[in-house]
Amino acid sequence: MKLHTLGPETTDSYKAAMYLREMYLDLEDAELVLHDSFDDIYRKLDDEQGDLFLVPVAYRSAQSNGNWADNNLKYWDTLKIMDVFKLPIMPLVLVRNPDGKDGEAVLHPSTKELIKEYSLNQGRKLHLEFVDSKAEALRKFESDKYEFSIVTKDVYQSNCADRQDEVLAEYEPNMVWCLYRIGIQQKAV
Ligand SMILES: O=C(O)C(=O)C[C@]1(C(=O)O)C=C[C@@H](O)C=C1
Repeated sequence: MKLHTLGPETTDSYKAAMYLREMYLDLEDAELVLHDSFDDIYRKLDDEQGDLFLVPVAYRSAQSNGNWADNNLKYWDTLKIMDVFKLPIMPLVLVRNPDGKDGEAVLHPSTKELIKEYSLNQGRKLHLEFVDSKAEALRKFESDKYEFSIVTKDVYQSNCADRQDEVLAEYEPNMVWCLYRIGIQQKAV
């Protein structure tokens, strides 16, 4: 059986999938399929019938207005909720590169409220560029074209030890995760 979620292996989604495999003995042998975006999984539901799909309720698309709440209704007859559970995401950090392009921020759309809070407190107007995962946000931030990003603390520390960024804030949110079984779409009459 396949279990679809967001990759690469540094994402919270990957970590949540590993947690699930430990929790459910019958998922131990599930084949994990990591996608570049959740949008990719939603787009290919027809090809994924019978498989499992793990997504955080915080999901928001970087490519459209898609989000977990809307998609849960939109795909009501295809996506069957098998389980919901809580599992904290890995601590996040808001980082600032003083040499980056003034006011440019690259981040996952699920974390936008955190940077909005910072920009309001600082009275600064920022330009937000959204990407499909925090892993991608870090890759782009490392190019030095951005002043801000919100990334996973551990991944940042192991990849960016020799950078001169400022760490402006740290966050430790909890998260609700939703496990779906992908069913056969009933055609509306
Ligand atoms: O980027 C990741 O690491 C993810 O697993 C995605 C995701 C999300 O889609 O909401 C998961 C939890 C966090 O809220 C931010 C990003």
